[in-house]
Amino acid sequence: MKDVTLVLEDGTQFKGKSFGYDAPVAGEVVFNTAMMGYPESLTDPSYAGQLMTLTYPLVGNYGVPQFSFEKNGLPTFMESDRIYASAIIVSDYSEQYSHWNANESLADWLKREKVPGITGIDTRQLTKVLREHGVMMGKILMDDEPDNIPEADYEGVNFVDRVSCKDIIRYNEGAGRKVVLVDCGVKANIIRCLINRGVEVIRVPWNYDYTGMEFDGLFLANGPGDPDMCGDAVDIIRKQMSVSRKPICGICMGNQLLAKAGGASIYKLKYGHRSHNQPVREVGTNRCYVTSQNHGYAVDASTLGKEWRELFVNMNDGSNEGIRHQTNPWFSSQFHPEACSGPVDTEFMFDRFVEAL
Ligand SMILES: NC(=O)CC[C@H](N)C(=O)O
Repeated sequence: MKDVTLVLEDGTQFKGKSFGYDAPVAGEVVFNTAMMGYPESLTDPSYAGQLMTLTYPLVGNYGVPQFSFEKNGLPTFMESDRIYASAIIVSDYSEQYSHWNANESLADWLKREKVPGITGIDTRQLTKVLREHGVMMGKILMDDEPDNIPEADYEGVNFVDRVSCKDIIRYNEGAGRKVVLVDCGVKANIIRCLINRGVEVIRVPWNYDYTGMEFDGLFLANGPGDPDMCGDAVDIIRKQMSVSRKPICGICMGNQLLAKAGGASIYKLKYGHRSHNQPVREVGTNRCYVTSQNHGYAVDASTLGKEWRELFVNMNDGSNEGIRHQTNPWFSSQFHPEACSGPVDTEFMFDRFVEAL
């Protein structure tokens, strides 16, 4: 294991060891406080451009499942076709692994996909630094290659364009009601949740103009980076809302794009929400849900258009967790009702959408 140094934008340094692919890398350093789910998180396209820190100390002990694909092209156990996070930062990588579904070690997978992974980092201390300062850019440097300094940007980069599909992909063809799914970097479980409810899914690129297509409902997926980079998608949603009352549902980036189409603005959270236990209350009720989340930006609820209302709020910091239109069946969540990984308490969001079709 080679010696590495993690250097944050403010100069803070952490010494560690490389257990994945041996290469320097730069990106936005974020932290996730979930206790498991590294295969799903690493393959979640919303982590593109980010160095993912896990606060739970023991990582790797249940290995990695097989990277196989279903007949419809969706991965059986992962959330996309490859690792999208730029690196993983852990405290105590476990070389030993054991799980009924394990196929290889996390280290072997990272090496095969050429993704750095570092261990021996006090990830809880690192998280305290990020909570105090806010998320920062950072670099993982190989100590034996002092002149090999990687460069990367995060803000101002259109990551959605990099990860979205380039052509239309259809699932469950002929199933009946048709849902257009705007792929900003969609997690496979969103597609699985729709397919399981018996609808046909037409997955389109993030900037595709679907308004002339024949369909019954619109679904806006999750995706990486700054939603303000996705002006084309917002214009098309606005166009769709001006011609039809068809149901619209969004998740995470989808919540942000729907809010923008409704006139709201977005801001960057100090250190984001990335975990399996974000408490969310449904507005107008005392009902709370435990939710899975992965986002760095949020909707400024005070800027919502007059026809829009908050649907969910975060019980930790009061930030927006979803919106709804007052009269049309248009609603979205900032959290991930498809979970994967995380609690499945809010899967009813898919039921509400499919019932509205
Ligand atoms: N998972 C997502 O869709 C994330 C949305 C957006 N990239 C954010 O960080 O807020």
